[in-house]
Amino acid sequence: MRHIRIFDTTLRDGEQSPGVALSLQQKLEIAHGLARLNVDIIEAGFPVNGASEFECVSRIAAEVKGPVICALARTHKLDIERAAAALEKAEKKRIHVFTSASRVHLEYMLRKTPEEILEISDAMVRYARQFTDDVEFSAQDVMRADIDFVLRLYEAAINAGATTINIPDTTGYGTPQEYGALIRRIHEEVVRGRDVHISAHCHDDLGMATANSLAAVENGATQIECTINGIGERAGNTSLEEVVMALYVRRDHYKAYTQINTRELYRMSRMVERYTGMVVPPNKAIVGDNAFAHESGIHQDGVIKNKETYEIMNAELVGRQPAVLVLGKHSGRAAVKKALADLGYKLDDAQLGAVFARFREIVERKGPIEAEELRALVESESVSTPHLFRLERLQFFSGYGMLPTATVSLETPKGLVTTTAIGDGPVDAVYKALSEAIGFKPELELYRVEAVTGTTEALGEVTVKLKLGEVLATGHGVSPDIIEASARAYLDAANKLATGQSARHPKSLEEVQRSGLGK
Ligand SMILES: CC(=O)SCCNC(=O)CCNC(=O)[C@H](O)C(C)(C)COP(=O)(O)OP(=O)(O)OC[C@H]1O[C@@H](n2cnc3c(N)ncnc32)[C@H](O)[C@@H]1OP(=O)(O)O
Ligand SMILES: CC(C)C(=O)C(=O)O
Ligand SMILES: [Mg+2]
Repeated sequence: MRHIRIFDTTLRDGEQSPGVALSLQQKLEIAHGLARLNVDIIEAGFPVNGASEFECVSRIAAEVKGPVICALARTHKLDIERAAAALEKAEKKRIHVFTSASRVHLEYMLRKTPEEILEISDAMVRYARQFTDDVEFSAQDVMRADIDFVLRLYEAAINAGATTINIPDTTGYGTPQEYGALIRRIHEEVVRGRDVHISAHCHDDLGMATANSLAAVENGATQIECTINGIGERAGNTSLEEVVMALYVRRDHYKAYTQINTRELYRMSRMVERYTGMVVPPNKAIVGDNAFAHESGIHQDGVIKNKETYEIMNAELVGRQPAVLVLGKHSGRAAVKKALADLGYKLDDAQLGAVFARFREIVERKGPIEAEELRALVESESVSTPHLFRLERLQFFSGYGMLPTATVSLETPKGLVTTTAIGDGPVDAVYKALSEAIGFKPELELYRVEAVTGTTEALGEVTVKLKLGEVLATGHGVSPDIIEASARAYLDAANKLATGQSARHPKSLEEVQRSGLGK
């Protein structure tokens, strides 16, 4: 097994993400987090950029122990001197000197000939070696460069003292086959068994950064440059969590390992997301919200039976909570049954069928629900109470300066009954219409409404107590709409009164209607 060094450049290339500027405190916290993650090298910044960048690199160099601390420098003496000065207090320091390789960079950006670039690179690598014996050399845009020139440039850099040669696909242009083939040629024709690390530095413009970095490993690279969450210039860099977990999960294939403490990955991802303001998409591999979530019924059923059916790694391995089963539109009975069992409910098939029918109705209207909302649902009217009255339709009209009016249609033992009433508010109007439709008039002893999970998107849960003579019944109703939940709660209690399920004096519907009509 080969050791693949993880070179984290979140604080340098990652911070080059348009719009991102990290404070000294944030950079220090990220650097300490990277040390906990156990990365091999932290590229802390580009000191010639200015006083505050210089200060960040020096503080990281002085305070963060463990990884090699690296600073970037152009092929300019001043850049190298600023890098060396900023790294002065580091236990282990690396200067990363870079030039360019492609014709378009040389001709238009640097305005130098290939021969001049060779000469300057040789001189600047030698200069950097005067400050440290750990010097990395890069030539930007190798994938659009002339291959013979690339090989000569890296040969010159090694001869000048570079101990790591980094091969940047600066514009994310290469395919895995092409990038892998280039790394192989550099390995065989330039490094030729010398004690020099080959490093992959890939950008994600075509979404191939991770694939390209792994192709590099297959072809002789022993270092990967990457960032947390894959942030960086334009479409970003290779994502650290992706390459680390790919190397771990497919160690059978790559025959390589990193020394990353994978249980810190999720924490780091959240920290970088918070500080940079670059939101991680839900479907992002390893760290996205959905990376370990299952909503489809078939997947959920498989995962309940054996999670290996749809999971190639444990969420805990990357520092996350165990995989979750999202209760949504695509869920099946297995997931709902499992969620209910986790909540302590054991339902028979008929009860499960009733809960599942209401569950489907709700998730189609409102989207996924949480376990607590499922609990509210199961405790609501649908499950345990025999239904004499079932809500078929509900319409209400209310507003400031308006007369609250409600129309309800109930399925009753006498068939469909539709009634309309006016009330002091929409719930009052609904309750008057309901009592008209059920044929008796209980008193409302208690009315309570709550948002199950405390947000405006939560299911509304209504609890009522209805009293008919001496008999009390409690009802629960749940719905994304609190007026509907109120109607359901009322009917739940009314059904209990009418079917003798209430606390005292079981009565038949006829008795209830005879004794308690109140009209
Ligand atoms: C692919 C990468 O990620 S490369 C790193 C990119 N990162 C950054 O640029 C962030 C930090 N950059 C900075 O703070 C500034 O750009 C500085 C301090 C480096 C330079 O600032 P300025 O002097 O104002 O120059 P400016 O940014 O306008 O232009 C860049 C100059 O560097 C030169 N340059 C670019 N790359 C290199 C290199 N590898 N070696 C030598 N010179 C280089 C350019 O040719 C240009 O020179 P010119 O002004 O003579 O035309
Ligand atoms: C500085 C170099 C290594 C770079 O970031 C790139 O070429 O993408
Ligand atoms: Mg880069």
